[in-house]
Amino acid sequence: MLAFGPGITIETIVLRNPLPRATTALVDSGRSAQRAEGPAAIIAIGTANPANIVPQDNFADYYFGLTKSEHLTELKGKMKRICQKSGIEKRYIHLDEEIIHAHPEIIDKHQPSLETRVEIAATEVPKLAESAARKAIAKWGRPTTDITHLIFSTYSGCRAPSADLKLASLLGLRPCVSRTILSLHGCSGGGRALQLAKELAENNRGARVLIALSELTLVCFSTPDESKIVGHGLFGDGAGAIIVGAGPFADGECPLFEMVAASQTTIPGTEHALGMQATSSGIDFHLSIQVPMLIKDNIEQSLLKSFQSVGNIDPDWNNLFWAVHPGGRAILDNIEDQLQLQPWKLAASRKVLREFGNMSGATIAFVLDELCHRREKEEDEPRQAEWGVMLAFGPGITIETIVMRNPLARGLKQN
Ligand SMILES: CC(C)(COP(=O)(O)OP(=O)(O)OC[C@H]1O[C@@H](n2cnc3c(N)ncnc32)[C@H](O)[C@@H]1OP(=O)(O)O)[C@@H](O)C(=O)NCCC(=O)NCCSC(=O)CC(=O)O
Repeated sequence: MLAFGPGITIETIVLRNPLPRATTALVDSGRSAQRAEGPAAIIAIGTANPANIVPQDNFADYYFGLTKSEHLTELKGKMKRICQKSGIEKRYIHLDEEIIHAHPEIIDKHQPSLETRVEIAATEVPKLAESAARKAIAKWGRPTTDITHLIFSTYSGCRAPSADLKLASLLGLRPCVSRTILSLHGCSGGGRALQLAKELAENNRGARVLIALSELTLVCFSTPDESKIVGHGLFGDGAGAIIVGAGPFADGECPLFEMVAASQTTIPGTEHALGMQATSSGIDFHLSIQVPMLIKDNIEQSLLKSFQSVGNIDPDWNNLFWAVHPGGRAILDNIEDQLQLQPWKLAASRKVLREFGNMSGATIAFVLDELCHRREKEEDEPRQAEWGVMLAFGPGITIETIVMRNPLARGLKQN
C-alpha cells in the first residue's frame, strides 16, 4: 500500500493476501522476530521552557496590564483569588509585551488572529521541543540517527506539514523516521503519546521512539473572560521529550520506568466539561468547574480496571509511586483525598505545578523527570516503590493510565 501526504510523506505497507496459505509460516516467523523483548520503557527525559518567567503573585497585574483590561476590576479580583489558591509560584510564558506590540490583534477579540498565532507557533513550538529533545538525546547517549519513530503532541497544531516534520529537520532525524502528530489531546496528549510509543516499541524490535510534547499558551491567549479565567490563571508554556524503547537494550541504555500496561477511559457524559476549538481568534477552551469533582468520582474505578489487566499486583494505592498530571491544585487534592494517599505520594506533581503551572500535555514529562530526580537524591527513601502509575486527563473527559514499574527498585522493600 502506498499513500502520500504533506511533507511530502510516503507511507508504505507491505501487504499479503492471507488466502494463499503457503507463506503463512514464513510471515509468522517474521512477525515474531519483529517483536521486542519485555515491556517498553522510558529511557531518557528532557524538558525545556521559554525564558520569560511570570511570578504567580504578580500574574493578575501582568495579565490585566498586558491585555489593557485594568478596568475589569471584579474579574481581576477573581484572578487574584484563583492565583492565590492555585498552588503555583511561577510560570514560563513565551508571549510578552513585544509580541503583543507587533501583533495587537492578539488582544483584540474583534479581529481575526488565528493566522498570526499559527504562524508564530509553527516556529516556536518545534523550537521549544528541540531544546527538550536535545537534552533527552544527550542523556540517552546514542546518536540521533538511531531514532526510528517520532510522536509529536501539541494543541497548537493547525497546519501541515506540521511541528513533527519541522522537529525532525531541526534534529537531523533520518527521512525514514516514522512520524505521528497528535493534535488537541490537551493535557492527556503526553499520556496518549506514551501509550502509542509503548505499542510501537514493543512491536518493532530495536525501535527507539522520540516523544515530543510542546505547548505554548500563545495559541489560546485572550482578553479576560469569566469562562476562561481559570485557564489563564493555571496554564504555562513548556516542552518535554521522552525516549521510549524496549529490550534488548544497548550498553549504557538505562530504563527508568517500564510501562507494563496502558489504558484509556472516557468518563461518560462529560464531553462538554473540558474542550478546545479553533476559532478566528485562536483556540478557544472551556473548563467546567465540575472537572475536579468528575475526576474524583471516577478515578478509583478507572484505576482498578487498569490494575486488573496486570493481575498479581497489590493495588494498595500507598504502595505505588505516582506520576499524576497536575491539572490544578484541586484535582491533586481530590485524587489524594479519594485514594487516601500519603501527602508525599503526589509531591512530584505538586512540585511541577508549583514551579511551572499546568503545561498541558507536556507536564507529564516534567513530573516523570522530577520523580527521577527524587529517586537519585533518594528523597523518598525508604518510601521508593517498585510499582507505580501515570495518570493524565484531557478533553472527553479522558483518563490515560499507565501502570509502571521502576526497574531500579528491584529488591527494594515497599513501604
Ligand atoms: C482554580 C482553583 C485553583 C481554585 O481553587 P479552589 O477551588 O480551592 O478555590 P475557590 O473555590 O475559592 O475558587 C476560587 C474562584 O475560582 C472559581 N473557579 C474555580 N474553578 C472554576 C472554573 N473551572 N471556571 C470558572 N471559575 C472557577 C471559583 O468559583 C471561585 O470564584 P470566586 O472567588 O469568585 O467565588 C481550583 O479550583 C483548581 O485547581 N481547579 C482545577 C482547574 C482545572 O479544571 N484544571 C484542569 C485544567 S484542564 C487539563 O488539565 C486538561 C486539558 O486541558 O485537557
